[in-house]
Amino acid sequence: MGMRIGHGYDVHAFGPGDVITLGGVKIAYKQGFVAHSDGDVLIHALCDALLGAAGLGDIGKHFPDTDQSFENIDSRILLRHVIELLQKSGYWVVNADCTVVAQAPKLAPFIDQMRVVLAEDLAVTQADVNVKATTTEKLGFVGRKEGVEAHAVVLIAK
Ligand SMILES: Nc1ccn([C@@H]2O[C@H](COP(=O)(O)O)[C@@H](O)[C@H]2O)c(=O)n1
Ligand SMILES: C[C@@]1(CO)OP(=O)(O)OP(=O)(O)OC[C@H]1O
Repeated sequence: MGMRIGHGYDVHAFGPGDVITLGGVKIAYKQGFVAHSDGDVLIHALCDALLGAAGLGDIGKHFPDTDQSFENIDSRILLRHVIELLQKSGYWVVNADCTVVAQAPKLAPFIDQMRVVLAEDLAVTQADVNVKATTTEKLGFVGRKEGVEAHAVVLIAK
């Protein structure tokens, strides 16, 4: 069995709005994300990890932010497309581990919902998708609540 590992990282700044989408879950907040898509930084990191593991480049290569068709797009559509690309290459996802770095809002109440959503799109069980949250103890741009970053590591096999 051929196994490959991939890593993804993304950042989105807070901006106008009253809801953020993370891991496909809509969370009421005093701001939104600045992005061409829905700004789901967690799903973007996951897409990059999956594409990286398969040697297929990155999210910007497959879904350029100059393409109007991706404007305000639900990032779950992008994730499912990435999974289809991997499946065409004979890969399936073994597991994924993700970290959202956010000073606010408090994400713990939403983590289980994110795992349900992501497991569905990745075609794995919830036990195979872990999502963690951490602050930066008020340090840096995350600590100043200017934006959110996400990291993802995935293992794929064929
Ligand atoms: N946006 C966040 C950040 C963190 N959490 C939870 O709080 C725990 C402690 O975070 P520290 O940064 O102080 O280590 C963390 O383990 C998460 O469970 C959160 O819910 N939302
Ligand atoms: C998702 C895409 C495409 O809508 O746009 P953004 O939402 O701006 O996200 P980013 O992670 O900066 O880059 C990938 C993009 O091409």
